[in-house]
Amino acid sequence: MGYAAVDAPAPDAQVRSDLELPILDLSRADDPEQAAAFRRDLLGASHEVGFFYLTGTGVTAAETAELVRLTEAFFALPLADKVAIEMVNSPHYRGYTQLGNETTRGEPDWREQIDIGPERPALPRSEAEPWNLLQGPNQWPAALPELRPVIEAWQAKLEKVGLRLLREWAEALGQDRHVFDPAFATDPATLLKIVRYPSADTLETTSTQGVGPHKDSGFLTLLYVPPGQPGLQVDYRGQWLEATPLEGAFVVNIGEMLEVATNGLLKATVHRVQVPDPGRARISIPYFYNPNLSARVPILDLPEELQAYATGVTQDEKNLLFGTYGENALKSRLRAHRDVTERHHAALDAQWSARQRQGFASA
Ligand SMILES: O=C(O)CCC(=O)C(=O)O
Ligand SMILES: [Fe+2]
Repeated sequence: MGYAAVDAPAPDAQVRSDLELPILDLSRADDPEQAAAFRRDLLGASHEVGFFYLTGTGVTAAETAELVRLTEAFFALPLADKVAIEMVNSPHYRGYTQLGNETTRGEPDWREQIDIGPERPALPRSEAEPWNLLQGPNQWPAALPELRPVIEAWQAKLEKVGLRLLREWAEALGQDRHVFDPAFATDPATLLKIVRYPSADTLETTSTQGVGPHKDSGFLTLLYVPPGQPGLQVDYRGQWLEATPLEGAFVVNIGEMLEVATNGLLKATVHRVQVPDPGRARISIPYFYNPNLSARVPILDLPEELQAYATGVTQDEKNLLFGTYGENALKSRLRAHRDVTERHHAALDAQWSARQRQGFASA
């Protein structure tokens, strides 16, 4: 969900499909004989590329197929049913975004989507904690009532997978297994999107930007994409690596909070999605496992043998990383959804821009 304006591979960077992301099987963590090896593999994969495939999550093919079916059904609705829940109506950045209405690095993203968080009432507005505005009710499509229970079940399942993975990471990093738990214990600000990228021949643009190069702003992302729908590319040493979807697997990537927590040992990797080829619209379902809005990231005291790899957080002046999750998320939301920001949060946006210009980071 973070749409950070970041340095990315050069415009003419090579796209490689000959290298594959590592595949990790989470069920190995349940087997006392294999758990330590799993954690070593996890650390290796997340330090080297910052992206990997995850199998063995317990999410079934039937659950996935049902969510994919409903996602397709939502996007097939008449535009009027979709814009009835447009995000611009929500000060909490929830609801439907039309094609081209989200921006990354100031350019439109050629995708449509719904943003859905945990269903909670709006928080009182606070000057000290302006990110409270990110909590509030969702907008559900009246024309597709079956969507809500299926999404809520998906969120509940992936929340468990996210926590499990964070605990394995904690242990792999020589920490107490539960070091990250407090940040997620009350009201984690998770976010789910259902997304559709129309194919190039249906767009009135020659842009290839499905979503522009960015990092995700939370701890980790669990992304489902149906097999046969390429387009996601991952920055690997200045080239773009194709993250081709794999049957039965999630694509997992590291967000900015894990980069901050590990002083850069784990890197939030830049990625983008290309507009699909003619005739091949693509859908995707990213789930962002984010902590409580007011949680401060615990900065880990890493064991000596890992410290050498913890080379510092990337503080790009166009994309500062903040140590309070809500602040880091608000930065991304203000920037990516300009229509919502201008309608509901113009004053905050002006303050924010001044602050960003001064390069002031609380991280
Ligand atoms: O659609 C995808 O494959 C990835 C989307 C993404 O990176 C995001 O929404 O943050
Ligand atoms: Fe992303």
